[in-house]
Amino acid sequence: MKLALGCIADDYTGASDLANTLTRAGLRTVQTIGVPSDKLELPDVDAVVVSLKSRSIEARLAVTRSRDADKWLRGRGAEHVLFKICSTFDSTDAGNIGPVMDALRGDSGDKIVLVTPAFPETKRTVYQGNLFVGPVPLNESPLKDHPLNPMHDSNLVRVLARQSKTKVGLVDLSTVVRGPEAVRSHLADLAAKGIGAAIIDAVFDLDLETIGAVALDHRLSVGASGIGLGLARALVAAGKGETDAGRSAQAPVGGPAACLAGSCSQATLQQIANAEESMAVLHLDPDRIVTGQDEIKRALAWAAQRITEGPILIASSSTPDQVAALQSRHGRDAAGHAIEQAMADIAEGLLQRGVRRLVVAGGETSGAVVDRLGIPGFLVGPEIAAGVPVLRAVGAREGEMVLALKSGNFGGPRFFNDALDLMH
Ligand SMILES: Nc1ncnc2c1ncn2[C@@H]1O[C@H](COP(=O)(O)OP(=O)(O)O)[C@@H](O)[C@H]1O
Ligand SMILES: O=C(O)[C@@H](O)C(=O)COP(=O)(O)O
Repeated sequence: MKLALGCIADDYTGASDLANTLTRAGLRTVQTIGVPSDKLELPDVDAVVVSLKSRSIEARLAVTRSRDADKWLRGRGAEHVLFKICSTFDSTDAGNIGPVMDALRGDSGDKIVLVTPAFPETKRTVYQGNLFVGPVPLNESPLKDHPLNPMHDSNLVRVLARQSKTKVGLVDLSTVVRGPEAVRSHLADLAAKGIGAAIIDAVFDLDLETIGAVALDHRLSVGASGIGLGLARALVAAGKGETDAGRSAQAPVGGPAACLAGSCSQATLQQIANAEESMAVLHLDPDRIVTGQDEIKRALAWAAQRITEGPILIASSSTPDQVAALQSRHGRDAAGHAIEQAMADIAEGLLQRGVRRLVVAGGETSGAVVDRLGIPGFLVGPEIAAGVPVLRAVGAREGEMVLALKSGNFGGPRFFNDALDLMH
């Protein structure tokens, strides 16, 4: 197996979003959890997305893990590696996008790296280096209230420069629309000035096709699913990939279904409210979780009484005011970590009670759950919503299982029902 494309994703929902995009664009793709062990049997694929949980950890660790993944992918023939970050550029001034980019660029030998979180299908666009989420700049979007990575600056040239050791430049839309040669020549000018990374504007998929074609001249790029789409289209145009990528027949798994929500995004809060109309919903008490009281036992007892009757949803999600209040009582990291681990405990308990169809909302939450369940990888199934596919576990202890790992911000208002409708 010689990979046409290697990818390193900084969280698990982001990885499944990218795996979905690559599959739909025609690359046979598998998502692995961490660097796969030699024991994991991988099908014949064009792309591997190695999922890390490195978005909100110490920068030094994120760098080491990303470099290990890069080495593994290069060892399988990947000439180009995409470092997949969030389409809302989730990070802090300490990292981890800049430090990981710097390290991977050093290893790749590239003079300059293209960076764009644009993903027009989910309304993330970049203009003059500023990231827009729908109609508003990033710093006016709900991401300003993210529990772990609140985003207060929409100018990505500035944001990345604060995290990176290299100088950061801009390739603006007026250059992108003039096509690949114009972008190449602008990049050469930036590189000659010692600029090692360039935020590149993109508003439409066509812009990403230009970017993908140019990115393939290099060994590394950084971005969200949009640049993944551009890279995949360029690779397919060059004769890589299969026309039936993602169409493998899959037998139904059946059995009880459950949803877990740890995301506090506006989209997820709305989706939970809508789910209350059609399934049993338990709202966890975050304070009781963080102070170590028996909230997990209570949740599992509640679930056991209902799980054979139909799908259930268990949520820790709260509004921004409630999140801020909890964090001021217990600290941001301690609160986040305790709730993630509680979700993982609950997921484990649900599997012991027979659940084999599991939806998880929230990137960090999904990471904690998938790690606990010890699932080594996923094949990509049908798309539930932009950026969210049905995933079929490969090599799971429990055997056949389907999951959906939803980025907090993704999915329509009835996402939980939409997911379960496709998870048989
Ligand atoms: N009620 C709550 N108060 C504070 N933090 C919470 C609460 N519920 C969940 N969290 C934490 O908020 C973070 C949400 O991040 P994540 O799961 O990545 O969601 P998203 O995909 O929206 O970014 C996690 O660390 C989670 O444990
Ligand atoms: O690029 C995106 O927006 C997603 O793929 C993603 O990374 C989402 O992260 P979470 O919101 O933390 O799930």
